[in-house]
Parts: sequence; structure tokens; C-alpha cells
Amino acid sequence: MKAPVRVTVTGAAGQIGYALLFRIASGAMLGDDQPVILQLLDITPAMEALEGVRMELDDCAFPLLAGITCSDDPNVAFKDTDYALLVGARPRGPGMERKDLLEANAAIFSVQGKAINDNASKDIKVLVVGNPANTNALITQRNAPGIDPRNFTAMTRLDHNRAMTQIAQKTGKTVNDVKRMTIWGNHSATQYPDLFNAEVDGTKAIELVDQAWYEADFIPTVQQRGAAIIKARGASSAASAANAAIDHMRSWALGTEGDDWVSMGVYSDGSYGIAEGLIYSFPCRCKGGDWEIVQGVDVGEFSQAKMTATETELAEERDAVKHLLP
Ligand SMILES: NC(=O)c1ccc[n+]([C@@H]2O[C@H](COP(=O)([O-])OP(=O)(O)OC[C@H]3O[C@@H](n4cnc5c(N)ncnc54)[C@H](O)[C@@H]3O)[C@@H](O)[C@H]2O)c1
Ligand SMILES: O=C(O)C[C@H](O)C(=O)O
Repeated sequence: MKAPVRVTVTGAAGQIGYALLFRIASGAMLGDDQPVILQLLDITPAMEALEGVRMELDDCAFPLLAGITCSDDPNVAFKDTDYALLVGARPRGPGMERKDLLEANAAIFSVQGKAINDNASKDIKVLVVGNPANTNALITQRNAPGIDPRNFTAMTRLDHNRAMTQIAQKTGKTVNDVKRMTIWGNHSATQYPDLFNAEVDGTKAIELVDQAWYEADFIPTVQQRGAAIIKARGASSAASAANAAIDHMRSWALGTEGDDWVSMGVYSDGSYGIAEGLIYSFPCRCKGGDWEIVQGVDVGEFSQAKMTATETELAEERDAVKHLLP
């Protein structure tokens, strides 16, 4: 058996937390030979509810669960931690865009970035789920100058998984037949799901559908899926978001499959002409606990315009929080 690793989850008493913690503790995220110590963070008024979640975790008797701490202090929750899933933030309601949450949520991530910088392992892997995820990841990263910027990522895996299922259903195949899906840019309504490079059963997806369906149906469905769930459920996605967080961390820690790739919001190094330093979703391959942006992916005129539009939105969000970016 390996030595336990520490996994911090913020917003642990919330709805995503409830769908996430039990799967991390079961080994779904880091493998069934990797014990974990859960370090759970929430705000003071949520401590009683969090205690209930801890009791339920205890009651599962997970063989891989080597310890649980609950705290309302980020300095405690991030102490020596190896992985952090930053979920704790306000969700949007009907009629809101995710960037409308910037004012309410941004300060959380500057505090947590500092706490990560001061307390966590220097090799920590951070996934930001709380919205607007890309810009919150940027705030976290910039407040943790002692840690490699590549260790901070934002979640677009939910959009990636949504796009996989939409194209599989349209073409009468299963998600097992879909490879090389890419979500470019921001986890927002400007994100660009790319069917020019995605493949279904070895054929370029764009060749299997008509351009009108791609533009008028597929792209808006993926872009607006979060809003559709809020409208239907009266609450934002939780189980599918937790599942995507597990997928993201598992790919990063244990590697992507063969020559396939996944979508991750990562620190831009200027690849594909995207401004350096933005947290932008790219096609990524992972190996040995590290990620790299896949190079040489085809970008035609149509894709370029959409990739630039979502980059522009991210630059606007960055400028709106510049007071939180040291
Ligand atoms: N990136 C994605 O794909 C994606 C998908 C779904 C949801 N989200 C986002 O995830 C976030 C959480 O969603 P949810 O449905 O679990 O919300 P929720 O309201 O059910 O839970 C949020 C939890 O965070 C806690 N919290 C608030 N401030 C905190 C702080 N400073 N420190 C620690 N915890 C804090 C709250 O007390 C609550 O327990 C929202 O911002 C939502 O929009 C992102
Ligand atoms: O849409 C939301 O606000 C929640 C989440 O980001 C989602 O995509 O489901």
C-alpha cells in the first residue's frame, strides 16, 4: 500500500462536495491503491453540516480513507496538502452568467491562494471548480507566487464530457467511440467546443454532421448546458460536476489514454497565440503527474474567431479583478 496523500476539498458541505467526497474516498480519483487523508474546508456556519458529512464518510468504512479533518480555517485545511479541489463558492441562479459571480467569489480565491502558498506542498495540484472557474484559478495562482503556475488549473472537463455525449448521441455511437474532443477557452457561454479535431470512430466529427447543426445546435447546447440544468433542477449541476472533477484530477495524476487528450483550463504559455498567463482551456495530454498542451491541432478561420472571442472574455475578466492580482 502507498503512503497516504492529502486532498483538500473546499465547499465540502455543499452539493458538489456531497457528490465528490465519497468518490475520492473510494479511490475513484487517485486509484484503488492510493490512501487519502481528506482535509475539508467550509465556512463557520456550515461546520455542523460538515460534521454530518464526516460522520457519513466514517460510516462508509472506506479502506482507502486514512483520515479526515474538518475546518473553517484555510491555513489548517491546506496544511501540507498534495491535491486541492476548490469548490467552495456561490453558484449562479437563473438568468445569471457565471462572470456575474466574480464580485461575490473572487475574494475567496485570493485568500485561499495565499493559504496554499503558505501551507501546501510545493508540488500541490490545484483544480478550481467554483465559478467563474478560469478567473478564480488565475486569482488563486497569482496569490501563490511560491508555487509553479502550472500547478493551478480550472475545470472544463464537464463541458468536455457534455460535448462527447452530444456528438455520440447525434452520430448513433457511444462516448467510447469519441476521441480528441477539445473545449477551448473559458468555462462560460463563449467556450468553443471543437468538432474539427474531435473524432468519432476514427472519422473527423465535423464530416459526420452538417455545419448548420454544428453552429446552431451543438455549440449552443454545450455552451448553455449549465443554464439548462439550473432551469430544470432549480440548482446547478452537482453530480456531473463532481464526476468531471474526478475525471480531471485522475487524468492529471494518472495520465491520459494513448494518444487521446482531454480539455483542461491551464496556464497559457502563448500556445495557439493565446495571451500568456491566462487560464485557458486547451487540449492537454498528461503523463507522470504533469500536463502538456497538445501542439499542432488544426485551427481554421472558424475556430480561430471563436478561440479569440473566448480569450477576449477571459482578458476582460482578468482586468475586472486586477485589484486581486498581485
Ligand atoms: N466549473 C464547473 O464546471 C462547475 C460546475 C458546477 C458548479 N460549479 C461551481 O461550483 C461552485 C459550488 O457549487 P455547489 O453547487 O456545490 O454550491 P453550494 O452552494 O451547494 O456549495 C458551496 C459551498 O461552499 C461553501 N463556501 C462558501 N464560501 C466559502 C469559503 N470562503 N471557503 C470554503 N467554503 C465556502 C458554502 O458554505 C457551501 O457549503 C459554484 O460556484 C458553482 O457555480 C462549477
Ligand atoms: O452553469 C453553472 O453555473 C454551473 C456549472 O458551471 C455548469 O456548467 O453546470
